[in-house]
Amino acid sequence: MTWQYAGQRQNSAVTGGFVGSPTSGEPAGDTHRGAARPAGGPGAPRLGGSGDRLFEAVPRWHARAVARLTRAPAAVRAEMFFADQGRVIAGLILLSVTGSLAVAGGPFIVRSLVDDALPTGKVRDLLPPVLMLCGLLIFESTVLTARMKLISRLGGLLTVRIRQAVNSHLQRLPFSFFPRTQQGEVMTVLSTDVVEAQNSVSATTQAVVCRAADIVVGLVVIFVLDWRLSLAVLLFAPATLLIIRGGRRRLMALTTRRRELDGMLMAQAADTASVSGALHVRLFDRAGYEERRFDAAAAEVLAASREEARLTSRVRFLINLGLVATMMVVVTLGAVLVSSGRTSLGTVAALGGALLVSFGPLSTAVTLRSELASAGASFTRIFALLDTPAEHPAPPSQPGPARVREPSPTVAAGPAGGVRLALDGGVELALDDVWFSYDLADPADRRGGPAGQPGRPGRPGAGPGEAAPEWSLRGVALRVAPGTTAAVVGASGAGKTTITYLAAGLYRPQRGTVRLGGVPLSEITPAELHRVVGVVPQDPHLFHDTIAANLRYGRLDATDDELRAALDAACLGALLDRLPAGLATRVGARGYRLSGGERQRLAIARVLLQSPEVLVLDEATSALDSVSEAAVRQALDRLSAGRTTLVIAHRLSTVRDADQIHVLDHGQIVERGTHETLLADDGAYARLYQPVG
Ligand SMILES: Nc1ncnc2c1ncn2[C@@H]1O[C@H](COP(=O)(O)OP(=O)(O)OP(=O)(O)O)[C@@H](O)[C@H]1O
Repeated sequence: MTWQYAGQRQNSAVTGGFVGSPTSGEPAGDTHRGAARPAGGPGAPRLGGSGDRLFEAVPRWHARAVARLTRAPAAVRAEMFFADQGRVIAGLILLSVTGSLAVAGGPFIVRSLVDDALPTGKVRDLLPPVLMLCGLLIFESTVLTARMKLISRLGGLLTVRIRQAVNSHLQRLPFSFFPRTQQGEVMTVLSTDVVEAQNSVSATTQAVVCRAADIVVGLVVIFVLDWRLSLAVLLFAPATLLIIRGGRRRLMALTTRRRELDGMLMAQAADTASVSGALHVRLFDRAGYEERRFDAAAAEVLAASREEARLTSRVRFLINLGLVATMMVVVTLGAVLVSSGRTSLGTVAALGGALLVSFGPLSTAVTLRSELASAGASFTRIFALLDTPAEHPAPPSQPGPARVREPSPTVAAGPAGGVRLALDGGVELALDDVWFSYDLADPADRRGGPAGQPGRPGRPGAGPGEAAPEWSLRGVALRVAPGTTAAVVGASGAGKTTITYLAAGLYRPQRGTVRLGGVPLSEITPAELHRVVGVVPQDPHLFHDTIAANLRYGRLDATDDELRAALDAACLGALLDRLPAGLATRVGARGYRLSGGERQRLAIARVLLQSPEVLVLDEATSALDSVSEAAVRQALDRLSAGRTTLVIAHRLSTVRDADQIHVLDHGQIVERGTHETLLADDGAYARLYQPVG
C-alpha cells in the first residue's frame, strides 16, 4: 500500500538534490513513466479493456495541463500519483463543463420571464419559467456538490500518495542528507507543499476549466441574445484581460516570496520546538530571544501577505470596475435599443444576468493564477526531494576493474542478489587505506569536483582551481580479526566517530574500501549489513514510542521474554520493575523520560537483541555510572565473546583489554599495539593516557 518513487536512478544524473541544489524541474526523460505506479494504493480502481484507454490518457493530459498552468515542468511527473484516477478527473471536467452549460439556460429563462410571463401577470404564465429557474438552480447545486465530493476525494488521495512517496524516499536517502538538511524544510515539503500540489491537481485546475467554460458559454449566450450588445461586451473584455495579465506576474512573485518566508518561519519554529531545541532555549534562557526572532520573521511574512492582499484587492477592484463599466454600457445601449423597439427588456435583463454569472468570477482568476504559480514552486520542491539520489541496494555484481575481490568461501549470493555473508568462523572487519571527507560525501558538492564523481574513486588532494577537501580520515588501515576486539582512541575530532559511520555503511569512503568478511560494504545490502553489524552510537536515539517498540527496533520478532532478558543483561531489569506500564511504557520524545544512562542501556539492550556478529560501540558506556558500567561491560563482554568488536572510546580505562588499540590523530593512525606495548612505547597513547592515568 505504499507509494514509492522509483525515478531517482534516472534522475540522479540530471538533478542535484534537495538542499542547496534545487532541481531544474525538467522531467528527466521517461522518469514519470518509470516512476511509481499504484500498487493497490488507496482507492486504486482497476483499469482494463479498450474503453479504459481514454481514462488512462486523461491523467496524462491533466498532468500536462497542470504543468502548463503552474509553469513547473516537473508537475507533469505528478501523473504518477493519479495515473489510475482517469475516471475521477474525466468526471470532474465533465461536471465543470455541465455546470457552465446549465448556467447558459438561465438568461433565456429570465428573458422569457420578463418578456412573456410578467406582462400577462398570470400565475399560469409565471409558474413555468420560475419552476425552470428553480430546477436549474437545484441542478447547478447538485453538480457543484458532486464536483466538491470528487475534488475532496481526489485531494485526499493525492495528499496521502505524495506523502507516502516522500516519506518512502526519505527512508532511503543516504544518511549524509540529514546532517545538512533543516528538519523544518522537510516538514514544509510534507505539509504545505504537498497540500498546494494536490490542490492544484484536484481543485485549482478544475476551477480554471470552470472559468474558461463560463467565459466561452457566456460569450456564446450574449452573442445569441443580442449580437449588438455582445460587441459592447467584447470591447471591454480585452481591457479586463490586460488587467489580469498585468497583475498576475507581480502577484505570482509576491505569493512565492510569502510562501518562502512562511516555510522559513515554520522551520525556525520546528527547530525550537524539538526536544533538544526546547531544552537549550530554557538552559540559555533564550525564550525572549526566540520570541523576538520569531516575531521578526513573522513580521516579514505579514508584510509580504499584506502586500499580496493589497495587490490582489487592487486587481480585483479593477476587474470589477471593468465589469461594472461593461454593465453600464450594456444597460445604456440596451435602454436605447429597447426604447427604439430593436430589442426587448427581457434581453437586456438576461444579458445583465449572463454577464454577472459568467464574468463575475473573473476577479478570482488572478488569485487562481498565483495559487497555481506557488503550486508550481511546491512541485519543484517535492520533486527536488524525490530526485535526491537514494541509496541503492547493493548491485548484484558489477564487472570491471573497480571490483577486486578474491574468491572467498565466506560469501554466497544473497536473496536480493546482494552478497550473503557466512557467519560461521566469524566475520573480519577491515578498513583498507580509507580516505574520507564529509565535503565530498555531499552529493551536491560531489558534482563539482572530480574527486567524488560517482563511479570514480576520489583522490587525496585537490586539482588546480579546486578547493582542497577537508579529510576526516586519511589512509586509515585497520583490521579487526574475527572474534577479537579492537579499540580506537584519539583526541576529540580525530575521526573516531567517522570510523563508526563507515563501518556501519552510513557513508562510503572516497578512497579505499571497508570490508566485512573480505566483501566490500558497497556489495552488501542494508538488510544484510543490519544482520551482521550492530552499532551503539554516541548519542543513541529512542523513538517516541514504548520501551518494547524501541527494543524491537533491534529484532522485530523478539518475544516479551526476550525483551526482558535483554533489559536484564543491560542492567535495566530494575527500571522495568519500577515502571507501572512495564514494557508498554512510553519513553517520550527522543527518550527524554529516561535518564542518560538508562537511554544508553536501552540502546545496548536493543543491540543485544539484534545479536550481530560484528559490534561497533561508540562510547557505548560513557553515560553510565561506574556500577552499571561494570554490569553492562560484563554483558557486553559476554556478547562480544567470539564476535568481532570495534570500540571507540575516550575513557582509556575501557579499552585496556582490547586485543589491539589504534591511536588516531587528525584522521591518521599513528600508533597501534596493546595497552602494555603502547604504554611502553611512551608515544601518543601514553600521552593520552597520562592525564587520566
Ligand atoms: N557531518 C559532518 N560534516 C562535516 N564535517 C564533519 C561532520 N561530522 C564530523 N565532521 C568533522 O570530521 C572530523 C572528525 O569528526 P569525528 O566526529 O569523527 O571526531 P571524533 O574523534 O569522534 O570526535 P569526538 O571524540 O569529539 O566525538 C572533525 O573535524 C569534525 O569536525
